[in-house]
Amino acid sequence: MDQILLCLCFLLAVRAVIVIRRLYFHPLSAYPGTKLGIASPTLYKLYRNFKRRGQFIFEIEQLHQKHGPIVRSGINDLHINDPSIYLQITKIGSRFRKDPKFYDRISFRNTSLGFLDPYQHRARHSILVNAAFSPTPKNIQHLARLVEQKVTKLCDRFDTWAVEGIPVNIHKGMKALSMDVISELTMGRSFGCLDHPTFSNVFLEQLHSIFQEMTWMQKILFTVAKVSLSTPPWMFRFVHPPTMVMMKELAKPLIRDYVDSRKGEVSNEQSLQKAVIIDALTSPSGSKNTKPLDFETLSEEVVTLLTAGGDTVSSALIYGIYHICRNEQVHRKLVEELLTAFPATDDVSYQGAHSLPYLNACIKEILRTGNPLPGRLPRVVPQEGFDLYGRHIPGGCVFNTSAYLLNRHPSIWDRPDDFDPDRWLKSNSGLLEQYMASFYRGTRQCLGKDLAWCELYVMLARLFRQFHVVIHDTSDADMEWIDAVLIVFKGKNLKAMLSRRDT
Ligand code: HEM
Repeated sequence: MDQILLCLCFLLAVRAVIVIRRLYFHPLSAYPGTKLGIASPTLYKLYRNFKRRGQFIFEIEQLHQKHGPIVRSGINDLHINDPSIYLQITKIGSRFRKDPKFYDRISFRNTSLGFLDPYQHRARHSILVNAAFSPTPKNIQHLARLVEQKVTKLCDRFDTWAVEGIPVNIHKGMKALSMDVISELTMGRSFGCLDHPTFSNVFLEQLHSIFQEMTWMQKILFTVAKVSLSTPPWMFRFVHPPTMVMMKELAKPLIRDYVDSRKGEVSNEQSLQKAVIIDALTSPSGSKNTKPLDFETLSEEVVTLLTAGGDTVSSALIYGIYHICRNEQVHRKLVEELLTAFPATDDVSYQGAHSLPYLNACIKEILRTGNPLPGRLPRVVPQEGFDLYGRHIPGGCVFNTSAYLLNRHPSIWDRPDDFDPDRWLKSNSGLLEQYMASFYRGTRQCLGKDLAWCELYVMLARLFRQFHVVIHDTSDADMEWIDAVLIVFKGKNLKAMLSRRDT
């Protein structure tokens, strides 16, 4: 008994020394922060995830309000809320890298999102840009045609409900739209969510449950997921169904079908130009520096693109439609602009929409305040360290920044919490753009930025041109969100009553 007691005392003493060292003798100990988070990150994570799911970002916000721009958010982590430091971390040539502790939990390592190594990342990035995400006018036109076709399909379905006077589930409509766009772009055929009676699809449902559960089970779940990679699909269904791995398994037969259907076709430069993303990733001529992807890695990249491209734009659209409708003046100005630019609904096009100043201002404000990826994106300080306000921070520490905070930083944004598109029509608006953190900046900025803009232009222009839109049975409380890496709205789905405009 005495020996057990002695052992316990010894363990407690060791633990106490570790905690004291972390709190008072660590290179970051000068910074104020979450004491429990630093003393015992595991306990703190459990508390956060069970009791305060998706609320960490708001706790960090409060810490910044109390202590200023730098707070300690973990043993080795600082959270930084200073736009000028954000510009330094993300500048071209920056040696800050993604933090594996975080990215290995939310992505597959050998993908555009998950790569840590800049050379591997550059090689994959250039294949994907050439295949589908290049910002050239020709490629944007190609994306626009796809988006216009899907938006027309969605609005035709909305029209049926408008005529019958039935409320429309805007939330589900937007999720279906972005998923059909990105699935068709990635795999050569869409999931058909827009044709489904309730705009659904097994993929969308999985995605939703993944992000519902992402926070509290994150660590365990991804460990299980990794182990499950070597187990047959039927088995990990029992271990834990809603994982990225599950998504990958769902995507595999579709990818396999597509790859098989292309077998025998000669892959040459010409066919590559027309091909979807899978073709580019499996083509031997995709890049000089890379081999065609094996089937597992291909599936992981496809799932990454489906996830990154499916949920983000739709959340921005849902948030945006709600806020435009809630703000009478904004709503009126936008509709006036659209009615002038497009005398008939069928005139709405990407080409016409992207040059409209007020629509542009609305989209920028949606992206600024709506932040589909609101939370921390951790980067590792390079080996040589970093000079933070005159204090040396050793290499290996982690800097976190969050779009939710940067996009509302009072030194840059006047009345930051207001939804005010007019701020983008003032003479200094060009200056503001560099501080927008919604798509991140630098070499690891969003790959699908132009596609996202395209969907936002065409969907908002078409919806508000074709219909009178009145929010139905949805409140501000429904639109509150939690940070589950992507945002998850807390309440009921956004609904609206739509009625046709006269012309
Ligand atoms: C409004 C819509 C969108 C927003 C706000 C958004 C935001 C972001 C942000 C903040 C990042 C950086 C993430 C990080 O550093 O960990 C990112 C990366 C990425 N996004 Fe988006 N995104 C959007 C739409 C899309 C779309 C439509 C796609 C299409 C496939 C996409 C694909 C990606 C990919 C592949 C990455 C990883 C890029 C890399 O690390 O090089 N995103 N996005």
